[in-house]
Amino acid sequence: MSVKDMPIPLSADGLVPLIPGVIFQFYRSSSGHMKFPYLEGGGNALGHIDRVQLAHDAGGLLEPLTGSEYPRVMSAIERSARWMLPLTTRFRLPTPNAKSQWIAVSANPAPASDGVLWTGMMMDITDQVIEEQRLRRLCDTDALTGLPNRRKLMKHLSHLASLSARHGTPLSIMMIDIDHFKLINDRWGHLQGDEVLRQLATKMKALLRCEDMVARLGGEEFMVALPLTSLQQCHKLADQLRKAVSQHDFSVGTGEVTLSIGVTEYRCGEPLKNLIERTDQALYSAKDVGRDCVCLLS
Ligand SMILES: Nc1nc2c(ncn2[C@@H]2O[C@H](COP(=O)(O)OP(=O)(O)OP(=O)(O)O)[C@@H](O)[C@H]2O)c(=O)[nH]1
Repeated sequence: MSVKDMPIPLSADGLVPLIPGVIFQFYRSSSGHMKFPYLEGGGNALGHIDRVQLAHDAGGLLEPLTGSEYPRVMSAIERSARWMLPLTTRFRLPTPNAKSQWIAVSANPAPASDGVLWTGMMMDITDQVIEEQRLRRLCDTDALTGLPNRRKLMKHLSHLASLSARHGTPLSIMMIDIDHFKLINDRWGHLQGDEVLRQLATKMKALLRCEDMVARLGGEEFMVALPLTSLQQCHKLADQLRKAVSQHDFSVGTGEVTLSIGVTEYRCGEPLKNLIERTDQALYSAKDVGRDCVCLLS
């Protein structure tokens, strides 16, 4: 059918059921009661929600929100009402088939009798959110080992450092470098070198606690962020890790893969750049004193 042959709806009412989303009016009274006096449209958004019920009480849409979704949406509504600013948010809506649906909301508030009335639209953006999550995972992951990469580690470390500064809890880091990795590549080939990196990543994750983040910084260099861990504890753990690796056969012969490890503890308020530089120095000291050892910088 060509565009000119398509039936033209006579009014906006005819168009509404055809749009891939819902348009709505949402009302909140000064006592806090919420409802959708108008809610129409097509697409997947709110497909499983009883729209007739929503006309009397918005609970059918808001109450199923779980975790941090409910307070986040409620505070977006509150902010919009207080400052008469557009309401723009997204939320994850559980569905009966155990999958979640992501809904984007955009609405303009206006004062109404004894409350606020928003007029806007909601759309199902689940596919878009899944794609965003996939891209974020790709951006944060080292493709060879599947470990978090430098970017992800630095974000995480900055979060851990602020928690450590706020609560006065210890935070330590290890910088780990494989000794003479070039020789392993030269002797066994680059693909086997890759396999060593993969196996080492698995081994380190198995030996450390799940709250410790092991990341690949690049090449044969790794870093571990250990929250709630003092310098002495971290030193002990690093030495256990070093020993376990030196006694393991990574398919290139036992004792062929050894690690040099530098260890430091975060000083409250210190810029992360300093912390990394100090850990780097500790690692260089470990290389200097002969490799296959742990050096700490207090
Ligand atoms: N197989 C493999 N090798 C890599 C990868 N990234 C870096 N390398 C190699 O790692 C080697 C690192 O060599 P160097 O920086 O000289 O360090 P090293 O031989 O480990 O010596 P020290 O660190 O001084 O003990 C180089 O040969 C790089 O080509 C990778 O993804 N896979």
